[in-house]
Amino acid sequence: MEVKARAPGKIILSGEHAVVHGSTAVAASIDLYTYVTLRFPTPSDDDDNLKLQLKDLALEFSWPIGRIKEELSGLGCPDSSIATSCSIETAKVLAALVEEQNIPEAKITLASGVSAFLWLYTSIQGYKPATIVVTSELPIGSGLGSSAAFCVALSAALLAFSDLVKIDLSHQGWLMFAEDELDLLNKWAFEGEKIIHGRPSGIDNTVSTYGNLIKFRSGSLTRIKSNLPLKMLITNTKVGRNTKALVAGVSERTLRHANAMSFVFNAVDSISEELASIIQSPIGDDLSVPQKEEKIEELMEMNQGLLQCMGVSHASIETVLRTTLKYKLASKLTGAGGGGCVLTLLPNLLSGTIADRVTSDLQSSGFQCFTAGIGGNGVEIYLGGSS
Ligand SMILES: Nc1ncnc2c1ncn2[C@@H]1O[C@H](COP(=O)(O)OP(=O)(O)O)[C@@H](O)[C@H]1O
Ligand SMILES: C[C@@](O)(CCOP(=O)(O)O)CC(=O)O
Ligand SMILES: [Mg+2]
Repeated sequence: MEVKARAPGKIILSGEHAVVHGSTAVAASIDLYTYVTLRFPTPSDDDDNLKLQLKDLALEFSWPIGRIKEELSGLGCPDSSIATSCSIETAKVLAALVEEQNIPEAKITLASGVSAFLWLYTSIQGYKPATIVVTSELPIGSGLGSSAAFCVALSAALLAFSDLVKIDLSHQGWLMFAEDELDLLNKWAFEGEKIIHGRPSGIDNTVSTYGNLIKFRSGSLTRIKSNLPLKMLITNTKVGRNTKALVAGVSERTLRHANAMSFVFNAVDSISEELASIIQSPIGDDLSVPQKEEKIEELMEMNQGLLQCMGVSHASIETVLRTTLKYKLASKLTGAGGGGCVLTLLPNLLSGTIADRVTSDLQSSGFQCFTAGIGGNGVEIYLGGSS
């Protein structure tokens, strides 16, 4: 018995960080995925372990399932039909189970991801031995939502083999969940994100679950339809950072300067609302595509300025901004900042030569550039065989 799930990463067009404090943000899925395969052993395998293989990272973790049960079963019995938060007590037990696996120091940030895995697995599947294999096209810790894609793909694979979802076993190819199933899956993925991020807004798991383009505020989403073909250059500064620490830093600044920061968050809210309305405005209205793009560029620059106010820019991000400005192109960071990825709008009429020149200029500074399809499907599963 085997199921494979894939969940997309995301870009945030406007509103990261401020969305944690109640402002509106706009995000889109991208066609780079995290894949999770779940397989239960057959009796002849004679395997009583829960195994997690992180293929890209060449890491494998394994626990005798009886040991996990021994440690966790005294702490309550989670109900997979209701996404439940991991208690502080349980988090400590999970952290100890992860610590035993001796993750190499250089990869220690993965520990929170492995804890999230243990929480989601035991909450949804209980104490069954299984092998879970993870691969990803997303750079980890770069602002493209790898943590959320991991939690969403994992929740999808786990729920696919539960009584909570109905799956058409005769279906060929990638398969979507029903709307109410997606709602439960998204809630579970959010619980995983909480273990990794500390205080996530929920935007990343939501866009990875439902796909497309969304406007998100205080936990609720509005699907939006873009009438503007958006092309973004994504530049990975390759400067590593950790979302949890950056989100905590913004919260600390908010405690120190509550009044000033509330104006910053309100300004971001207005920027996101305006951005969403431009993207959705009908083709052939008062503004031409280039005029709309100019407005979007200005909003991106304003949002970037406010992200600097929040203290989440970085010297490498500033280098990308200066480089793209030489070509009159606007950029902003995406995700938590502090390094990671930067978005640059590539206007529809931009010549291929300029796009090539800005790309090679960025690459000569050691950055990695790529484009990705924006606004595709959210999480999907594939049953049986390879895909
Ligand atoms: N494929 C994966 N396997 C295991 N853990 C992962 C994977 N992808 C992400 N994670 C977890 O998410 C963390 C990175 O999340 P985060 O700092 O939010 O950055 P981002 O979501 O922008 O990539 C990793 O340190 C790890 O704990
Ligand atoms: C900074 C934030 O707005 C987005 C974080 O995205 P990422 O983990 O850097 O991909 C946090 C959140 O909304 O939960
Ligand atoms: Mg993340």
